[in-house]
Amino acid sequence: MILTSGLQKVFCAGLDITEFYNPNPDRLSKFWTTLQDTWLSLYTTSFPTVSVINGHSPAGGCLFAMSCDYRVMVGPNYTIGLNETKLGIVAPKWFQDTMVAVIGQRKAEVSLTTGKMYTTDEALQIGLIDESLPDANSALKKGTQFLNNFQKISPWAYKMTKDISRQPTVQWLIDNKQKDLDFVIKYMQSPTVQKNLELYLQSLKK
Ligand SMILES: CC/C=C\C/C=C\C/C=C\CC/C=C/CC(=O)SCCNC(=O)CCNC(=O)[C@H](O)C(C)(C)COP(=O)(O)OP(=O)(O)OC[C@H]1O[C@@H](n2cnc3c(N)ncnc32)[C@H](O)[C@@H]1OP(=O)(O)O
Repeated sequence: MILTSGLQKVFCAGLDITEFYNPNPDRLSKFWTTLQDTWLSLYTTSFPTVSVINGHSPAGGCLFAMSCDYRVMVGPNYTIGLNETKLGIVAPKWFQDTMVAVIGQRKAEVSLTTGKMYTTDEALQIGLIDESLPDANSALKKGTQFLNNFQKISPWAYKMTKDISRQPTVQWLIDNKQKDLDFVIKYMQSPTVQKNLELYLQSLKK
């Protein structure tokens, strides 16, 4: 399965920030539960997955890219990263753990606390992506080549290996879905977080 975008320069702009701004708790609760379930499905799917990152990929976009088995990104002009601290919010534990699984504890901590958005070259250097390609067609071709490896791998062996590797993060979320949701609902209603989101949304307007 390949995750890519039909847009010209955005792979995924992350979660819709307007869902967090002046939120209705019931709506936010459904929104967040859907995100949790979607992520669990993607991260544990029995299909081999590749993200062909053909545009910018902040926050939730980076999470979805990191949740695939392999990342091919079009360079050099796009950026990727978990930039939540730049919005004055916090990447939840399972976002953070997904990043740790990809780039390791130290690089993830620096990346998360600074909210850094990496260029394609920087992302390749820290291992956030696996390959950089100059255009979308060659990136798609590379992604397809990666998937072809699995024609020779037992689906059972593939899935079991992935489950063992991803189990701690997956199990944490399954065991703590309500706690995670309560955290989001509580902090998203804080006046400080709301002010930060307001300023960030304003900064995006042209
Ligand atoms: C103490 C504890 C504190 C807090 C804890 C609380 C909670 C923790 C729990 C939850 C954390 C929540 C996690 C969220 C993860 C996320 O994904 S947040 C989203 C982060 N996304 C971004 O920062 C992306 C912002 N967008 C951009 O940088 C650019 O738009 C982008 C580079 C993607 C594309 O650039 P460009 O093509 O030039 O597009 P425009 O800038 O023209 O954008 C078009 C319009 O879209 C609006 N917009 C863009 N991105 C978003 C978005 N993610 N959500 C909502 N709206 C967005 C932008 O304002 C433009 O609007 P306009 O057309 O002008 O009205």
